Amino acid sequence: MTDLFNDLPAPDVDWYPDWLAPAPAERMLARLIDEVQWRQDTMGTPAGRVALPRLTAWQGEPDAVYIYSGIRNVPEPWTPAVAELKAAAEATSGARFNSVLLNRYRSGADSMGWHADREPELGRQPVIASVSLGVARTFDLRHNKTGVVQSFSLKGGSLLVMKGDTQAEWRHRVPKQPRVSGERINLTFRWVTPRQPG
Ligand SMILES: O=C(O)CCC(=O)C(=O)O
Ligand SMILES: [Fe+2]
Repeated sequence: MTDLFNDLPAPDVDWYPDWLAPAPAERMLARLIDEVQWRQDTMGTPAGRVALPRLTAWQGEPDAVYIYSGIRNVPEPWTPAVAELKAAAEATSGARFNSVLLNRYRSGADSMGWHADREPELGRQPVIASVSLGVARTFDLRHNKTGVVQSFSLKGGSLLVMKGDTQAEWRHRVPKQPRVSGERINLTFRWVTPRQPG
């Protein structure tokens, strides 16, 4: 989207900084740490396989299969706290979700590099609801064509809904912040088009 008056590009997002009150957000963080089966995944690099700088989990409907780096990922079933957040994110965004990627940043040393969520199974203009719990971390969105960066402080209890051309026209990241010691969990709820068998 382009603003008529300053013609700086702006991402198509809805921002709810105080989506959850502090006490429920704290309880939700503790429940997720406890109930989710957190995994230490690796990624292939020219130098071999290296650990991702964060823990991850993938939950959703059994048919929400995600092909990632040639691997067919079947989600784990919804756990109770995640299912509650999914229902709340659907109510606020007006969209439906059949899967969620969970990322657990153990400290400011954990991070996620520049990327867009534009796998074919997400469709052309995906609605992605991003729920944050725990310490605030910087979230940068960078416009592909102009390099314009818009930064958010994704604090605990906030919801950022990305939609429209946000994935097509922007990349995003969670940079390392060495002075941050606390933990953060982020959930990105998505709709994955179920694959036809074969
Ligand atoms: O942790 C975040 O805020 C971003 C997570 C993200 O970009 C993703 O799961 O694709
Ligand atoms: Fe992402």
